[in-house]
Amino acid sequence: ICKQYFPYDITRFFDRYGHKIVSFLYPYIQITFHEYSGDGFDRGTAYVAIQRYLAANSSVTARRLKADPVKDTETLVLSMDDHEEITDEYQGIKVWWASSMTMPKTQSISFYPREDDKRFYTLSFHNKYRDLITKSYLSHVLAQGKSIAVKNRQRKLYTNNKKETWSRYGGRSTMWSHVVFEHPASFETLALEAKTKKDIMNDLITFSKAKDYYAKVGKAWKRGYLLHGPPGTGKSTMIAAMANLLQYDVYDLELTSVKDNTELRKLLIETSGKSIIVIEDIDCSLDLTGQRKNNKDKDVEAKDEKEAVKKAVENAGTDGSKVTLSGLLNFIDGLWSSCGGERVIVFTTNYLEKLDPALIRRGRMDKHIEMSYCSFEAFKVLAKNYLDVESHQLFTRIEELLGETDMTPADVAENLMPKSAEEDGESCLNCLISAMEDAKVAVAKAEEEKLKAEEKEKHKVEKKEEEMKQKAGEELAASKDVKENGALVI
Ligand SMILES: Nc1ncnc2c1ncn2[C@@H]1O[C@H](COP(=O)(O)OP(=O)(O)OP(=O)(O)O)[C@@H](O)[C@H]1O
Ligand SMILES: [Mg+2]
Repeated sequence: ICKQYFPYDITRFFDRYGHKIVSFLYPYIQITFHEYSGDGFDRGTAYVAIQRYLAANSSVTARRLKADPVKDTETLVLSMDDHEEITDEYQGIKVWWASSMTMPKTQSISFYPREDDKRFYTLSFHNKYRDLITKSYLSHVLAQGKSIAVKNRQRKLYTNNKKETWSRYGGRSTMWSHVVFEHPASFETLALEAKTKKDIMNDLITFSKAKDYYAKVGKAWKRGYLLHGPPGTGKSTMIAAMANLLQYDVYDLELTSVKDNTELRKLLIETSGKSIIVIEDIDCSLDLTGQRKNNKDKDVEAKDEKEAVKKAVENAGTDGSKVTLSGLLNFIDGLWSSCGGERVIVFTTNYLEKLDPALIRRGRMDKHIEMSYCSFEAFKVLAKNYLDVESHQLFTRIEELLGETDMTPADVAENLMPKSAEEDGESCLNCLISAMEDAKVAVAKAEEEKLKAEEKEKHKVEKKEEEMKQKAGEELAASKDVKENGALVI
C-alpha cells in the first residue's frame, strides 16, 4: 500500500515545496503581458503601452527591431523584434524585458491573427523589488507608453452631425464626423503681444500637467477660454495653435444643428479626453434670454418679452425642446467632465457685451482673452512670418499708422502677402502702408460725415424747437388777444 502511494506523496511534496526551493535558487519574478487576452479582439492596452515604452527605450539597445505601421498615424513604430531581450533601469534597479511568441500547435488558417501567433512580453525582476516594481514601475511604464502613443497619434478635427444621421447605438463615429487635423498655426506664428502669448502658453501647459492638482481640489479637469474680438483678429487661428501646442483633438460644436439639451449631452459624452471643444460665435447660437435662437429667427421678430416667451412655448410644442443656456452651463460645470480626461472649452464671440453674464462669469470661463486690432508688436511677427523681415526703415511709419488706424491682423497679413513673384519685401510693406493710409482717409471721411450728420440733426432739432417756441408764443399772444377783446366786448 505504501509503495502505491509513494509517487503521489512525492509529487505533492514537490508541489508544495518545489517552488520554494526553486524561488530560493532563482529569486526572480516574471510577469507576462499578452497582446490579446480574454475574448476581446482589441489589442490589450497594457501590451500596446509597453510596446511604445520599450520602443522608445529599446531602439538603442535591441539589435533586431520590428517596424509596425500604427493605426491613425503616418509613422512607423520601431519596437524590439520577437525573441529579443533588453534591460531597463528604474531607480537604480535592473529589470529585464523579453518579447516572445508562441507558435500555434496545429496548422490552421484563422481569420484573427491572435489565433496564430500569441505575442507577449515578459518582465523579470528580483523578488526583493516586488513592491516597487508592481506598484510604481509598472504604472510608470504604462503612463509613459500612453503619452508616447498620444504624441504620435494623428490628431482629428471633429464636427457634429445632425441627429437624423446618428445610428441607433450612438457612438462617436456617427455623432461626430472627423478629418485629420493638420492646421499649421502655432503660437510662434501667431501675431500677438509676446506677454499675452507667453501667459496663455503657460496657462495651457500648467493645465495639461495639473491632473493631480485638479483631483486634489475636487475640480473637473477642464479649462474654459473665452476669445473675443472683431472678425479677423485670429480667434480661430489661436484655437488651432492651442490644439497644436497641447497635441489635442478639436471638436467643433455647431450648436445650431443640436436640437435639445439631451442631444447636446450625448454629443459631449462622446468626446474624448485631450480635446478642445469649440463653440464659435456663441452670441449667434444662444440669445440673451437663454433660449436658443430659431434657425428661421422666428423669435427675433417678437416685439416684447411676453411675446417671445409665448412664441418659445409654441415652438417647444412644434420642434421639440431646445438647447438652453442652462443646459450648456450644466455641461460646462461638469456633468460630462466626470468622464475623465482633460478638456479645454473655447467660446468665441465678436460681441462680448451681448453675452449673458452667467455664461462668462469667472470659474466658468477661466480666461477671457481679448483679440484686438493689430499692434506694432503683432505686426512684427507677421512681417517675420510673411516676408522674413525683422526690421526695416519703413517700420517707423507703419508703427505710426498702426496707432492711428484699426487694422486687423487678417488685413495686415493679406497686404503683406506678395501678389506676384517679382514683389519683394519692401514693396509689400509699401502696399501695407498705402492700405493703411487709405483706411485712415476712409475713417476720417466717415467720421467727418458722421459729424456732419450729427450737426445736421442737431440743427434740425434746434429749428424744430425754435418753431415750437414761436408757435407757443403766437398761441399765447392770440389767447391774450381774445381775452382782452372779449373783455372789451363785455
Ligand atoms: N493674430 C493673428 N496671427 C496670425 N495670423 C492671423 C492673426 N489674426 C488673423 N490672422 C490671419 O487671418 C486669417 C483670419 O483669422 P481668423 O479666422 O483666425 O479670425 P477670427 O478672429 O477667427 O475671425 P472671425 O471672428 O470672423 O471668426 C487667418 O487665416 C490668419 O492667417
Ligand atoms: Mg473664427
